Amino acid sequence: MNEGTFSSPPCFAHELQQGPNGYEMVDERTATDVARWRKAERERLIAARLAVPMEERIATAQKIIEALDGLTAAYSRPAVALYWPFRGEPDLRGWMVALHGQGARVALPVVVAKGRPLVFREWHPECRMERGIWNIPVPAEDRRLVPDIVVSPVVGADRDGYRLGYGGGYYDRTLASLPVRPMTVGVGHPSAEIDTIFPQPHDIPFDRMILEGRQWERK
Ligand SMILES: Nc1nc2c(c(=O)[nH]1)N(C=O)[C@@H](CNc1ccc(C(=O)N[C@@H](CCC(=O)O)C(=O)O)cc1)CN2
Ligand SMILES: Nc1ncnc2c1ncn2[C@@H]1O[C@H](COP(=O)(O)OP(=O)(O)OP(=O)(O)O)[C@@H](O)[C@H]1O
Repeated sequence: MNEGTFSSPPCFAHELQQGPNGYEMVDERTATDVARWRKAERERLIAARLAVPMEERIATAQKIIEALDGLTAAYSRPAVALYWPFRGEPDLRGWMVALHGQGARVALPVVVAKGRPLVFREWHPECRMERGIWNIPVPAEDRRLVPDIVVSPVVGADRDGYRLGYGGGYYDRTLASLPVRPMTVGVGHPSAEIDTIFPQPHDIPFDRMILEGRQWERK
């Protein structure tokens, strides 16, 4: 046998990753560059959001609520996953109460383990809460539901519907694991709009983004 030659072509299977569109090539260096860029971009975007005065944040949340009202009106008693706001995310808790009052089921995301999909625990206005990951309050009782609509806070959002979050990959993993894809809505301050998140095979685009008055559907 010739030294330095191989009996078969080199195998690139290690560079393949299964994503929502099947197997795709992943270049390790590009993946590392994107991860680094995202880390810096998250820090920049979160700092920009925290610098927004409280009155402006309240006005933003109000506009988001108006848009969400329009979307949920098409559903009869939907199961809606929302979130308990922190780090300058739009506060939609007043709307959660109103939605519950209209007969919708409301749920909050819970991290059960790192690297696992989120679960959604049913929430109601008087429900007992406990502290979850990052001390974010979650319903104490583990009554799970499968959402028809997922409303998720964005750190960044691009015009193709891709969402940048806190870097845990939780929403992508969760959407990939659900048997039926819910309607997905990203919400945030207008400062969250970016040109691209440099989508990777695991990134799942959202159906709609609502950044205050600025709204778009996935292209
Ligand atoms: N209000 C609210 N609740 C939410 C979310 C959210 O975005 N907003 N989540 C949406 O997902 C989940 C929590 N998300 C998390 C995302 C990342 C990490 C985390 O540990 N991040 C690492 C950095 C990861 C990395 O860069 O590799 C860290 O900070 O050390 C924790 C929780 C569930 N609850
Ligand atoms: N379906 C998946 N299966 C396995 N790993 C995944 C999946 N989705 C995301 N990840 C991993 O999670 C990590 C973080 O992903 P990403 O940068 O997209 O997070 P994010 O969307 O900003 O976070 P979050 O959804 O928690 O707010 C990446 O290393 C990615 O490989």
